[in-house]
Amino acid sequence: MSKSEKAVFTNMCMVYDDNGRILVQDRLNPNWAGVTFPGGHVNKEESFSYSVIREVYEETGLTIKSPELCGIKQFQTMEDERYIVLLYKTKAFEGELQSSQEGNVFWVQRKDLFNYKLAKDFEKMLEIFESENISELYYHTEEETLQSKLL
Ligand SMILES: Nc1nc2c([nH]c(=O)n2[C@H]2C[C@H](O)[C@@H](COP(=O)(O)OP(=O)(O)OP(=O)(O)O)O2)c(=O)[nH]1
Repeated sequence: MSKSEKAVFTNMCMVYDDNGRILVQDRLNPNWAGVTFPGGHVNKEESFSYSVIREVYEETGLTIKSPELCGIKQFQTMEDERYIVLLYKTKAFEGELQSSQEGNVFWVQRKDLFNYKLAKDFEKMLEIFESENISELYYHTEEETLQSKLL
């Protein structure tokens, strides 16, 4: 059996501050709409750390520093590629908030997050960002139905 496989690499970042606020994006893409964390695709041969710094800058105008890798989300695409979302967080950033064409970005108090129409999986990714013991959101098919597990 082949030891290589096709994969798509992406990232997401929870930018937060000492005042209990979390930076979110209201995504316009109808395939995966709603309020979520900024992020996007890793470019060919780009470092993973640099890719998340670049994506956060492109989507929020903020330059983040020292993104900490907290875990991954993964599922299999319709084209049978392994879709990997590397999940980072940081509270070190500078610059002016600026939204992009991908969606409006704004700060929300942690306690108010659930008043928004959140994108699918938001809650599970939040759990990974906030937990010491959970580092993977894993999708798999069991008896022909898609199941997800936090590991
Ligand atoms: N398409 C899709 N994206 C997801 C899912 N779950 C999830 O965390 N993501 C994240 C990973 C990336 O941060 C982002 C990819 O979204 P996208 O395909 O619209 O790409 P994008 O425009 O944001 O990326 P880019 O072109 O700026 O690089 O969404 C999902 O189920 N489907």
